[in-house]
Formats: sequence, structure tokens, C-alpha cells
Amino acid sequence: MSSLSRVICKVPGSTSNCGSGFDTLGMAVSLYNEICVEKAEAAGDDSFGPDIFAKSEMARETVAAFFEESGIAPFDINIRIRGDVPQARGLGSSVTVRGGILGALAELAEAGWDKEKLVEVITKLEGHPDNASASILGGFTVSRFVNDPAKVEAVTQIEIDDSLRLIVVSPEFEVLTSASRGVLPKSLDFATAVSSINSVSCVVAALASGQYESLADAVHDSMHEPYRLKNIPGGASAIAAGLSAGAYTGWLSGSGSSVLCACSAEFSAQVMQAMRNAFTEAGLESVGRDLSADNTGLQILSCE
Ligand SMILES: Nc1ncnc2c1ncn2[C@@H]1O[C@H](COP(=O)(O)OP(=O)(O)O)[C@@H](O)[C@H]1O
Ligand SMILES: N[C@@H](CCOP(=O)(O)O)C(=O)O
Repeated sequence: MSSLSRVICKVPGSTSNCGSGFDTLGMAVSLYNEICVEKAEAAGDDSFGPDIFAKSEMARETVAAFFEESGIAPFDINIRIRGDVPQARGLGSSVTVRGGILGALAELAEAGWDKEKLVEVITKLEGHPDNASASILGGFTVSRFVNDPAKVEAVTQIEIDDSLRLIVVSPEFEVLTSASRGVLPKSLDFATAVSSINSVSCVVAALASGQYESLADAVHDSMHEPYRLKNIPGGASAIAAGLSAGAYTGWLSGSGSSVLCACSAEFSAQVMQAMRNAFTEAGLESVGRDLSADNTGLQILSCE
């Protein structure tokens, strides 16, 4: 057992799918949670945040997965979380929780896990790799799987510079990813599949080449957005308003409820205002954030 008693990780939130890249594309964003894992016998006060272990099934499931996967004998811990990633808004909060717990525990227990191992285990827990790859590795990520999205085979990571602004607007209500996956169709017709491949290829080409202006009008998703956006009042209008105000393109962030428009810095203020107005017109309060990509991913902030 290591002599460490407390480890703190910083983990960025993420926007995933990026249109039709369902379960495949993700981007870490400059919005963070910090997760502190401490041995129970060394527990500090609640100034960092209250211990969530007893209250959070997700935390307990993640801790159990760590001990099972590592083969290390379980020990008692406290888990504290603070930060700015809103819960159940399509910004990958669950991965910040799981990633922070696993990253910190792996240090605390000297498990020798690298970031690829973290992505593998989080993907198994989440059932899809898109948010896990982005938040742990940073940047824009393309995750490879064959048939089973819970088993990630490889990840390509691409840096995105901060000239690309990500205007994220989150309406006041929560969407649980598990519930939002339930509204999706079981099959798609051929024309929809072809048009989705076209859209997602254009997004990947624009982001990988750094030619962000070629994102213009790139996202035309008919795989998941129509089924989900109809349950988010103002969501489709917010994306349309952002495009009219000068954004290159826009998408439903993850499974929602946030929507995102990508634009150059000169348009960010007017794009955000237009998007927020659309939610106001739909009768919803919203929070707007002008973000960039995070190219670092999970960081260990301190080990004591
Ligand atoms: N700060 C937090 N503290 C405790 N649990 C959290 C926190 N953030 C997220 N979670 C857990 O993650 C769930 C949301 O995950 P999910 O439905 O996948 O949405 P998201 O799009 O935010 O990842 C919450 O219901 C909660 O169980
Ligand atoms: N590919 C997943 C992504 C869910 O992201 P989240 O941030 O909403 O958890 C999906 O679309 O279900």
C-alpha cells in the first residue's frame, strides 16, 4: 500500500457526437471538475466538498470497478467533488466523476494505470467511448470500436486551437443520458446513413485540418438529434439562431440538454445571445458559456 493519503484530479467536461459521430466523436471543453479521493483514515474536512461515496451509486460502482480490474485489495475512501461541469446537461459530467475517481484511486493505490487504461475502464462503465476519450486524453477524439461501443479499440486525438470558440448554452432542465438513449430508433434508412456519413466526414476533416471555416453548415444530423431535440424546448431554434448569428455549425451536445455552436471569436457574443434568446422564447432560463477545447485532458493536481 502506498504512503499517499489524498490525490486530487482535474477533469474537463466534454461535448460528444458532434453531429452524426454518434458514440465516436468527442471534444474536451474548458470546463472542469476536481475530484479528491482520500483514504478514509486520513479524511479531511468538508472544505473541498462533502463526501459523496455513500450517496452516489455511480461513485460506488466506479470504485468497485477499480478494485476488481486492478486486483488490489479494497480499502475505505472518501470522495469529494467540486467544479463547474453541470450534471446531466450533455457535457460529460459522469465521465468527470468516473475519470476523477479512477485516476485518483490509481495513483493512491499505485496501480500503474496509464490514460489508455482509464479510457478502457470508463468506456466499459459508460457503455460508449466518446466522452471518456475526450475528457481523459483531451482535444478532439475519434474513438474506434468494432460492434461493441463499450469496448474501445483505439483513439486518435487531435489538438484544437482556441481560435475555435465553442458556445455552449444549457437550458435549466436535466436530461439523463440513459433515458435519452431510449428515445433513439432501432434502425435507419439508407439515405439517412449516407447523409450522416457525409456530415460526420466533413466535421472530422475540418477539425483535423484546422480549417475551421470549413465546418460551415457541416452538421446535418438525422441519426439522433431529431429524436432528442423535440424533447428540448428551444433546442433546435437555439442552434438555428446561432447559425444565423454567424456560427459555422452547431449540434446537440451529447444527449442534451445543452446545445453548442462553433464559431470564430468575432461572432461569439452575438451567437451566444441569439442562442439564449431562443431558450427565453421557449420559456426556459439558460446558462451560456464561451469555451474552447481543452487539449490536456485529465491532470493529477496533487498527491499528498
Ligand atoms: N458533481 C457530481 N457529483 C455527483 N454525481 C455526479 C456529478 N456530476 C454528475 N454526476 C452523476 O452523473 C449523472 C449524470 O450523468 P449523465 O446522465 O451521463 O449526464 P452527463 O451528460 O452530464 O454525463 C448524475 O445523475 C450523477 O449520478
Ligand atoms: N454518445 C452518447 C454521448 C452522451 O453524452 P452525455 O454528455 O450526454 O453523457 C449519446 O449520445 O448517448
